[in-house]
Amino acid sequence: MTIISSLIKILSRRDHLDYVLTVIALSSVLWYIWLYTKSKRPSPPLPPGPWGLPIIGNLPFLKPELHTYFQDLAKKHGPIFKLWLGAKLAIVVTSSDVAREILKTNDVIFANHDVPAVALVNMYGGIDIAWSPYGPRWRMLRKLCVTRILSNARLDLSVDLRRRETRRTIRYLADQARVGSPVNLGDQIFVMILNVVTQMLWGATVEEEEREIVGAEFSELVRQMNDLLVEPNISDFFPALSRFDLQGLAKRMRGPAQKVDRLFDQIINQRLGIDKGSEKKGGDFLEVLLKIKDEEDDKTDFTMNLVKALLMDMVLGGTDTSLHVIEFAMAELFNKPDIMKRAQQELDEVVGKDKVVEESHTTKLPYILAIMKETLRLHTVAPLLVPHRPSQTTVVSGFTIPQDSKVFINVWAIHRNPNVWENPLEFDPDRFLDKSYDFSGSDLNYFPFGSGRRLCVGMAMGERVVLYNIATLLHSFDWELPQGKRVDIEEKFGITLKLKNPLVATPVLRLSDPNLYL
Ligand code: HEM
Repeated sequence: MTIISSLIKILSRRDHLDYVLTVIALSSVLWYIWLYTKSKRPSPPLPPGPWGLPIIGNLPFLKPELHTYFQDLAKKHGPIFKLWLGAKLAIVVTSSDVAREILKTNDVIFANHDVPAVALVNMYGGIDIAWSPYGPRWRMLRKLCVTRILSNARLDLSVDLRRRETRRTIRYLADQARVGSPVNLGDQIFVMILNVVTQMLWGATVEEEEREIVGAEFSELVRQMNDLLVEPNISDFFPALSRFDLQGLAKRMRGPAQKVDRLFDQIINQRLGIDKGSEKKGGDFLEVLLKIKDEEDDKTDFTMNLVKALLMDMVLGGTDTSLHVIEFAMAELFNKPDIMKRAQQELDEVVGKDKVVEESHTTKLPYILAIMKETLRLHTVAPLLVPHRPSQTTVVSGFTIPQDSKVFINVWAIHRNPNVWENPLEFDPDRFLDKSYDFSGSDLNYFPFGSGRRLCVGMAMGERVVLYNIATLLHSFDWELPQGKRVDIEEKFGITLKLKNPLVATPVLRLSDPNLYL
């Protein structure tokens, strides 16, 4: 009260009033000068990048093969550059140093994935692992997957489920070999891997005779969903418009998503019936997931939709990746008979020609492992990882990366850096024999499964499935190409990188005992 009354007193005297007004005016001017210089103080700029058009930015100039297009742009604009994809700012990283700053130094900030609008439709609103934001729920799901579903101990329990499907394909290929018929190996590998993955998910649940029908229906639905996921979508470029679904992609996704959901319901009901009614043995992922659901339901809201979203993650994350690695590896070996021979020699020494390959052999096959690593280097099947999304604005390599931008890490191009890899375009498994590179993502010159918090959760399963199946295909057969032909190893960009042309070859039996093909 005394302060206010003395102020009134001061202001009521004319000479003091002039003085006070001058002070206020001066301080205001100084305040504005300070604000102005502060706003002009150079905060780190956005990364450089090619010019774009108003509103649509660089969208009209994108090329379908994004990984090679980005590699070319990096030569001009440097290891970190920007593109405007409509209203969305994309940042593209093409060096291991910058990738390290993002995936190691600032990995918590960059631990979200950028979720495509249509993925919300087939992934139950994005509650699964791949699309969940980094936070307690993602951590809980990840821990459950790593410790209880995709752990080595759990994978050991499902060896027979995987073996059964691989042997079934070998039987079919042996029949073709006996009549000298060429096969579309890509198609065979696709069916084999889809069956291997779905076997592990619910193989002990679905009856033998139903399995083929469920498998065929499922593979068609997976293909439709993958096609929709890679279509350029206005909803992603202008998120404010996503609720209008201008191209109708979300609506189109609803069809296959609902069908898969019904298939899941059918399979889950079958499993619940089995548990109640019979003594039938389980061992598949579905059984574990339902057990976890029972335990976690009260604590963490582990709904049936979450069970289905996790099944979907494993089908979509585990099928295309593994099958394309096997396909690229076989294509490379068809063109390099000396490498194929060396691999077969290793198999003959470790397995012998009088037995079939078992998963347990794969830890003793360093050359086959080197073939897998080299395939993942040269034909990195997730060439741009899954785009990451920073949760806050961050400075990386002297540039500002705004919150919520879409960060592509061009690991495909990093794997072909001539300063790190000698003759980078050459397929040469020998470079991995010294074991200096593994799949853990600790070295940012080689990280085909990603690195940091979002490292692939199915890595152990991917490694087993790929090694076992490459080894089995090479051990069981020699492969003949049509006279004088070489395989055209052209890549096609998509959610996963795949071989552009069909992989056709004729299998020739290698093992003398016909019983080994039964
Ligand atoms: C050779 C086979 C595979 C390769 C090369 C591969 C590669 C990758 C890559 C690069 C990522 C993204 C990493 C990132 O965003 O930084 C990823 C994530 C993921 N992968 Fe794989 N993967 C393979 C097999 C599998 C398998 C077999 C499964 C499941 C059964 C699987 C499930 C997932 C899931 C759920 C994620 C998301 C993880 C998260 O967001 O936390 N992957 N994978």
